[in-house]
Amino acid sequence: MVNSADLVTIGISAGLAIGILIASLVFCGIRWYKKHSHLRRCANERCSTALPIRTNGLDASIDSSASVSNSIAIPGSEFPAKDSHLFWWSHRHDKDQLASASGIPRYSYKDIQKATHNFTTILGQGSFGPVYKATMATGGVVAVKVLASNSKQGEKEFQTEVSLLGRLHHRNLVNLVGYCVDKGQHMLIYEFMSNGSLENLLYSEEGQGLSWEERLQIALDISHGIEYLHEGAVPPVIHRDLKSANILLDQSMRAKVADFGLSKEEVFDGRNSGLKGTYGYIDPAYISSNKFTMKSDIYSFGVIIFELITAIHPHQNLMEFVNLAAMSPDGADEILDKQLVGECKLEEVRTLASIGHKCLHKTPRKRPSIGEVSLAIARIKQRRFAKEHTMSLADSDLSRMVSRIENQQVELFEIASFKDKATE
Ligand SMILES: Nc1ncnc2c1ncn2[C@@H]1O[C@H](COP(=O)(O)OP(=O)(O)OP(=O)(O)O)[C@@H](O)[C@H]1O
Repeated sequence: MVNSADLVTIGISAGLAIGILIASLVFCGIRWYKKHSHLRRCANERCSTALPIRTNGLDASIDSSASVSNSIAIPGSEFPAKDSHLFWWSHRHDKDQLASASGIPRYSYKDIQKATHNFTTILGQGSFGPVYKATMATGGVVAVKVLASNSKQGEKEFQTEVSLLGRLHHRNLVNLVGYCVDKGQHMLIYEFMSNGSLENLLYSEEGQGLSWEERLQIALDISHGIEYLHEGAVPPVIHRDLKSANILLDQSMRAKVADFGLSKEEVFDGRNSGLKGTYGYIDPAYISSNKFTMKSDIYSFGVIIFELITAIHPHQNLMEFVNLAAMSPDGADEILDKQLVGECKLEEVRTLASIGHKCLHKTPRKRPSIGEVSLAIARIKQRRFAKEHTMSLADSDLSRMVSRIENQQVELFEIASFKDKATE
């Protein structure tokens, strides 16, 4: 028989068990609710920061949902591949680092100071300030552009570039992988381009001398980078300062366009003109109209095309050589870089030069669009491939014929020796 004391004990135990069960259900419910509402909030925030980027069928690696998926790929980058900057971001998250509105990770001054061995690894000096090579804690190698602290212009450009670059990624653009605003300093962190600038490769003593194939590929890479800016990005981006110093090359000698989103106050031309861009590359139509359009970028690209053909810097009267070349259909042969003489097909040089001349047309609207330029350069490569293919086909036909004749000769020889034996 169960006495009343036992009943009370059972009642209390059962009550306690039920109470514990209810409490844990309530606790789990609250946790579940909090977690889901946090995820919903994050998703909403991410949606609102992801701008639409039209890819136009271009070979762009941008993902408009990049900040959601954390999977932006920067092909050909020397930056750890799978992860890009967001890999760092996830690793630094616990350190209370902030991502900008565009999802670009932000680093502290201390991080950069360490990565650049206290700013001793200088790569060069640009008009915005020095650029340093940096090895980050994760092992990724990057280039850090420190904006001069006395530059008011730099501050504005900094804001422009961080928000713009967060949305622009392409294999032929030097991608922004981070930034730093700390201790009164502004820094932009880019993927590292180990082969330096096209200007350096074309004109400096240590430049190893680019082959024609490399130059053609570089021209195509640049045009694809600009094509993405002009025709892939929404809204379209005009570079405004295309020049060989702003074309950087990675470890595989693939070219990428740098410094887009940065603008300059004035050009050094002996007077304070208020024009933006770099002397030698500026569209003359822009100088007279003060209107900068995509066709002004096309003009600057035309100048770069002739730099690739001639290895003559625009500051060394390149345009005089270009005008000389324009006088006859084979005029480009006369201005060809000496290093390339006998090392390339003149027909290809002439075709590239004629594309360059079209880009330099004095009437902007008569210049081709960047899409047309890309197609025309790609065709030079396709034609060569088609020719090589037909030649190798012809070669294999010939070798098949030769081996057939050789076989027939062997057979005839055997018949003859058989006959000889029979008559003996
Ligand atoms: N991502 C990078 N990887 C490797 N080197 C770089 C990178 N960015 C810039 N550099 C190097 O740093 C130097 C300065 O570059 P920066 O872009 O600041 O100036 P610039 O383009 O030469 O001149 P300007 O600022 O007048 O356009 C150059 O020698 C350039 O090759």
